[in-house]
Amino acid sequence: MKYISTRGNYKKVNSAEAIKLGMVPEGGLFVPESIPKLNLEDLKNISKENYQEIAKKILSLFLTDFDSKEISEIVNNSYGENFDTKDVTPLVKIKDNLYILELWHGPTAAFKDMALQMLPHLMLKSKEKVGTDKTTLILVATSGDTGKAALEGFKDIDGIEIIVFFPEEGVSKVQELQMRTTTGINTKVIGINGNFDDCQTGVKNIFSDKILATELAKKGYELSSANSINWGRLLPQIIYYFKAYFELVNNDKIKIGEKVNFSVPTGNFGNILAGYYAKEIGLPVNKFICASNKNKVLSDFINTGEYNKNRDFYKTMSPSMDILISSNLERFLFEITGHNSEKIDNWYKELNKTGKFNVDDETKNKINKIMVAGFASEDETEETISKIYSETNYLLDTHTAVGVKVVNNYNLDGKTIVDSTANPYKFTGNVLKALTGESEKDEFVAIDKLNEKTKVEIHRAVKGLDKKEILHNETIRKDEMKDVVVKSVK
Ligand SMILES: N[C@@H](CCOP(=O)(O)O)C(=O)O
Repeated sequence: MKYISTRGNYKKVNSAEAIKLGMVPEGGLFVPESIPKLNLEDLKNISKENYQEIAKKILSLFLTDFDSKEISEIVNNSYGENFDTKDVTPLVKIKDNLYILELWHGPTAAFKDMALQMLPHLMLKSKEKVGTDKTTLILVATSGDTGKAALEGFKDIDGIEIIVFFPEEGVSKVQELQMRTTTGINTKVIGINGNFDDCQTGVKNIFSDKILATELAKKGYELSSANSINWGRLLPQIIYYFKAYFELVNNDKIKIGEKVNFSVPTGNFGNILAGYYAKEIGLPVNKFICASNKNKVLSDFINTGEYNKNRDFYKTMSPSMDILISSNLERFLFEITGHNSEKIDNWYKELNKTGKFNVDDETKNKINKIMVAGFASEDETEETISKIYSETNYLLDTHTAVGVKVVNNYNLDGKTIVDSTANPYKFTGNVLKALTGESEKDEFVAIDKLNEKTKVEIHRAVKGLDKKEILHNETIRKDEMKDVVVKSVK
């Protein structure tokens, strides 16, 4: 399996090279040249397997330059005691035809662990295969969840250093503390006076700075990414779509082959794209529901065909989705247009120039065949948390609530699985307010109050966080990001 650039501007590479590079140095993203297929018989054969075995099967389809022993080692090192349940991603029924896929049982309480507990292993093996002797400097832009998950995954790993940039005022208190208290001799966490898009654009500009790359190379460094622009971040996210589906089959909720829907709270478009790849491999999916918060650039795009980032940027109670430039949409459009890199190149040039682009009717119709989209306002998100708790006793976080709310806009055939992207204790103040109407200023008092009210166990990632030492307290302007990178290499 070879990987190609969405913009048609780079040579074909194997998966190890794509993962090591993170993104196409000339701009654009790596995608598999073709999507491997599994038929119903293949699905039946793996449906009874555990998470790890399903993971090995999916990885082996895409990492053809890795042998089965290497893949086994990577998977076994990624999903074990670091998850607090043997199921890895439990599926919980909350209503007739409505299921919650809990993706936050890893060390940092967000779905990002599903990939970032694996990416370090993939990265080390990829470096070995490509044969580089350089130190990898991983740059991460985060709106809250990726940052901590990447830090936790890469901390103290030999030959790798990591810098995380986050919007100083744009993440929850818990997310900020999770990052700022990270240990590890190779970690750096920097707050930016700006929003997530500033962080992500800054990182992408650094990646495409050829002069900087040469300077870094002289000092023995090369850059890579732990965001979902890296194929090694997306691939592990395909696995849980299969696992969730098989869970329904194995519990006699559906027959194998029956189609289900997935509702995905969406920001950078990586999670829903992983679902799309699962469908293309052969998972029986009826529709994906792309669920936005008040920053509804994606749901507007899917409904109108116009992507327009020229709009107000809102800080919401679901900060991980506060994004107006969604990186992985580019990969999706590349797939939907049948790998038309010319179209992609033009649309993204247009986006750079004017902040917007329009897709043609054929592309829009193709998107709408597999995807519907809607958004939840702040009030609707709160109401959903409160309603679901009072009706079912299930506690949603502010992102998952967006996914649940948007399901109700549609009357889709079949069962619907909502990706639960984070544990509610990462956003306690808002969750508590949704349940009780009380605005508790102190997040850690709020955590105790929520626990007292609901008896829902506090996630281990959050317990005692307020007692940990702050180890990273630097804040910079967005135009200083490159300086941080230059200074960080000795
Ligand atoms: N929601 C993300 C933003 C970055 O997304 P990624 O999937 O590209 O890493 C976050 O929590 O940081």
